Amino acid sequence: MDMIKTENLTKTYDGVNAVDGLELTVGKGEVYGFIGPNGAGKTTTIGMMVGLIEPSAGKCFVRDVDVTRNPLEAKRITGYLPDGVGFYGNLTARQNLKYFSRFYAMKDADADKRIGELIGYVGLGKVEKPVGSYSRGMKQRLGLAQALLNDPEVVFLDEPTNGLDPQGVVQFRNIIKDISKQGKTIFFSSHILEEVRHVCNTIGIISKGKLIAHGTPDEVRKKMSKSEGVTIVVKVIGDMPRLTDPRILQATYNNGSAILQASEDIRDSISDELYHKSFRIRELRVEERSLEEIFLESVYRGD
Ligand SMILES: Nc1ncnc2c1ncn2[C@@H]1O[C@H](COP(=O)(O)OP(=O)(O)OP(=O)(O)O)[C@@H](O)[C@H]1O
Repeated sequence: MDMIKTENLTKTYDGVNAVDGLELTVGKGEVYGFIGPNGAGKTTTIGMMVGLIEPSAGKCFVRDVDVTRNPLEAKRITGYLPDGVGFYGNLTARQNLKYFSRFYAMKDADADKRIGELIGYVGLGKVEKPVGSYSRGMKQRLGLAQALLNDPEVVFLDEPTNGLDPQGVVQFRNIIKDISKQGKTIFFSSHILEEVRHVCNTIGIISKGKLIAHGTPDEVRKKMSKSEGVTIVVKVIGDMPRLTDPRILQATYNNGSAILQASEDIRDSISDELYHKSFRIRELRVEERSLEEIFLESVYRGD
C-alpha cells in the first residue's frame, strides 16, 4: 500500500518551479531518503506533503487522504519534524511536549503517558534541564519525540541530521531504524547521501525540483552509472598499447595500465584486442563508483 503518493506535484514561486511535476510513491514501512543539494526543493515538497504549502498544481496523498482537500485528516496521521525545529528554551522537554500535545486534543492522562514513553525512547528521560541548554542532537531527538506525539503512520523529517556530530547522527539513525520496525513510514530529507543510505531502503534524488533518480541505493547507483558510462581499469604485462574500440570515450594511459571511460562495459572486446596483440592481462575490471560520487557528479555537474 502506498503511504505517500504525489501526482505532478508542482510549486511555482515567481514564475520558477521550485518543485516541478514530482511523481513519487512511498510504500508502507519504507524509509525513503529524499536527497538533493540546497535549494533543490526538498523543504517545499515536504511543506506540501504535510499541508503547510499549497501546491500550484498536482496532488499529494498521505495514505489515501488528499492533503489539500482534507488537511485535518492528513495531519492526524502525519508527524513532522521541520528543519530547525523550535522549542521554548525555558521549559523542560516534558513541558514542551505537553504544550504541543494540546494541538492534538489528547486527554491529559494519555498525553502524560505518551510523553513519558517518548522522552525515554529518544534518550531524554533523565534530563530535567530546560531545552535552551540542550545540544543540537538533543533538540533533534526531542523534535522527533514531538513528531511522534500523535502516533502517526507517516513521519516527515526535514534534514534531521543536519549539524549533528557523528555520534548524534548514529543515535538518530538508530531511532529511525527502530521507528521503521514499528511499521511507520518515514520520509527523510538530506543533502548528504552518505547519511541516509544506511537507514533508507529507497532513495529519490531531487535536483532543481525534479526527481532525477529513484529506487534502492543499489538501483540508483546502477541507473545513474549507466547514463554516465562505465569506467574500466586495465593492466597488462609490459607497455600498455593504445586500444581501438570506438566505444572508448576517454582514456588515460600509464606505462602498463589504462583507465578508460567507455559508453558501456567493453571488457570482452578489450580482452580480445589485447590477446590478438599478444599482451597478457594482469587486471581488467569495471570500477564501481560510490553512490556519493555519482550523486555529486550528476547533481552538481554544470552548476
Ligand atoms: N516562499 C518562497 N518564496 C520564493 N521562493 C521560494 C520560497 N520558498 C522556497 N523558494 C525557492 O524554491 C527553491 C527550493 O527551495 P527549498 O527550500 O524547497 O529547497 P531545499 O532543497 O529544501 O533547500 P535547503 O536544503 O536549502 O532548505 C529555492 O530556489 C528557493 O529559493
